[in-house]
Amino acid sequence: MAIVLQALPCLARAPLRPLLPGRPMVRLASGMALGEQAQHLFESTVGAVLPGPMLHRALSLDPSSGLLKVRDRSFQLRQNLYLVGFGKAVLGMAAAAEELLGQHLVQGVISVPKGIRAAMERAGKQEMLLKPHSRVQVFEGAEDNLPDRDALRAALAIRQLAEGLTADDLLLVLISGGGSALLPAPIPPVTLEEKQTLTKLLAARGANIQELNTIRKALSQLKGGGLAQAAYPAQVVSLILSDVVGDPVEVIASGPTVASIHNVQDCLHILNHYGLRAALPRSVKTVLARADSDPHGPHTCGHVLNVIIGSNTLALAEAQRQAEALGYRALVLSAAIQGDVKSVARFYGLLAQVAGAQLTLPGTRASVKEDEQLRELAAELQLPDLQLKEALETVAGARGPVCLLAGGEPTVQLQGSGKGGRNQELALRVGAELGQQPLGSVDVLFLSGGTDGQDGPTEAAGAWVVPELASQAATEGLDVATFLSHNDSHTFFRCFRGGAHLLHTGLTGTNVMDVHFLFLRLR
Ligand SMILES: Nc1ncnc2c1ncn2[C@@H]1O[C@H](COP(=O)(O)OP(=O)(O)OP(=O)(O)O)[C@@H](O)[C@H]1O
Ligand SMILES: O=C(O)[C@H](O)CO
Repeated sequence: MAIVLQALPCLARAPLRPLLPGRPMVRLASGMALGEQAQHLFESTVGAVLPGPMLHRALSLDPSSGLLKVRDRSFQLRQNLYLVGFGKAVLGMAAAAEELLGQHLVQGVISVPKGIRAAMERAGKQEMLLKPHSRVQVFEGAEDNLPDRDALRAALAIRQLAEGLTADDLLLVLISGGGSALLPAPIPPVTLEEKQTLTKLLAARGANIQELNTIRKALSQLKGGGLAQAAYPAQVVSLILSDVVGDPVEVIASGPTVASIHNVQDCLHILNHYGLRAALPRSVKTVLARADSDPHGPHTCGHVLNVIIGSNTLALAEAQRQAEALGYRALVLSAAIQGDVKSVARFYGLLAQVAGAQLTLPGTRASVKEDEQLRELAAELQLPDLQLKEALETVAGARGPVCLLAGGEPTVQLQGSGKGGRNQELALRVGAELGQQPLGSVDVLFLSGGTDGQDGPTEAAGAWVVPELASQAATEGLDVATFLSHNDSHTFFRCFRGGAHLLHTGLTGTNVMDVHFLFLRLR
C-alpha cells in the first residue's frame, strides 16, 4: 500500500522560505489569512529562541580580569578554556561562545547535524557560523537524527580532548537536543549498528525519551556522566538548551555531564516492556551484565555545573507576546504536552469544539458530553502544568480572536512504513478530528511545528490544518485515514494543495521541542 501512496501525483514541494527572526508581527496583522499568520507566528517564535542570545543571557566575561560568570558562579579564565558540544543547536551556541570567550579558547570540538553549516550559510545566518580560522573543529553527522560513523568520529575526538585536560582547565560543554545521536560511543563489544538498531526499535515502539535515553546511557562511554568523568579533574560547565519536557538535565542528550541514577534493572524493565529483551544482541547483554557488577558504581559529577539556558517555555512566552501583538487573546496552555499522538490530537479536537462554543456564546458549554470528555482526556494525559480552566475562561472573556499555545513532544507508535514526523502526524490527526466536529461560525486553525525545523526524517518542520482539510483533500483524491494508517503524513501534506500546508524553515539552528498553536476566530 505504501508503494501505491508514493505513486500519487504530488505537486512540487513549496520552496524553502528563509526563517524570519524578530519579524515585526504587528504590521502583518490586518487582513492576513489565518494560515499565513500561523506560519509567521511559528517563524518568529523560533527566531526568538536562537542559541546565540540565549547563551549571551547565561554568560558574561569581565575582559580585564578574565572572570567568567555563569549565573551566580565565577570561573577564572587564562587561556585555559576548552570547548566541546553536540546537538542540533550547538553550531550557533559555539559561534556565540567563540565570539564572547575566543581569546581564552585553546581548542574545541563540536558534533552537529549534517549540512547545518551549508544551511546557515544559505540562510545568511553569519551569527550561527564559527570564524574562518576557528580553533573549534566541526564534525557533521547523524543524518536524520541517527548515530553514524561521522558522529562516532566526533564522539571519539571529544573524548580525547576531555581526557587530555588538567585541573587548571575549564571545559565548556554545549548541549542541545539531538545530542544523543551526535555523541555515540558505544561500550565495546556493542557496535554502532547494534546501538542504532536498538534505539530505532525502541523509538518505533513508542518508547519515550526518558526510556530511550536510559538505554542509551547504559550502553555508552560518554552519556550518563561519562564525558564529565573523562574530563576530570578539569572544571566542567555545561550549558544546556532543553528539548525535553520539564528540562531534566539527566535526560537531555542523555546527560553526558550528569551522573546516571539508573541501574541495570531499569534497563531490563524497559527492554521487557517493549518486547525487546529476548532478542537482545549478545554484546548488549554482556555490557549490561558488566555494569551490574561494576565495582566503581555510577560516575560522580561534583566538578560539574549544569545550567539550562533555554527551553520550550521561553519559546511559548515569546509566541504569546507575538500573538497578542497580532490582536489575539493568547494563553499558554502547557509546555509539557506528552503522550500518544492520537490522544493528544483528540484533546486538541475537543478543545477546539469546547473553546469554539465559548467564543460563540460566552458562558455556554459546547455540550456537557464534550466538556466532560475534554477534562477526562486532560486528566488521562497527565499534563502537569495544564492551564485548561484558565484557557477556557480566557476564551469566554475574549470578545475577539484567541490563540492557545502549547509545547512538548507527543509520541508516535509507528505502524506503517510511510514518511512523516510527530508534528505532521499530529496536525493531520487534529485536522481529521476538526472535520468531525460541529464548530459553528468559528474559523479554526491548528499548527504543529518542531522548532529544530526538521520533523522526523523529513525536510519539513511541521504542518497546519483547518476543519475543511479532510473534505478538501477528498476532492484531490486523498484519503486522510489511509495516510494516517501508514504514518504517511509527510506524503499527504506534500500532495495536499502542492505542499501549501507544510512548514518549511530549513534547519533552524535551535531545538526546544515542538510548539502547537490553536487559533479560533469568529467569522
Ligand atoms: N513516518 C512517521 N510518522 C510519524 N512520526 C514519525 C515517522 N517517522 C519517525 N517519526 C517520529 O519522529 C521522531 C523522530 O523525529 P526527530 O528526529 O524530529 O526527533 P526529535 O525528537 O526532534 O529529535 P531530538 O529530540 O533528538 O532532537 C520519532 O519520535 C519517531 O517516532
Ligand atoms: O538527544 C536527545 O537525547 C534528545 O534530543 C533529548 O535531548
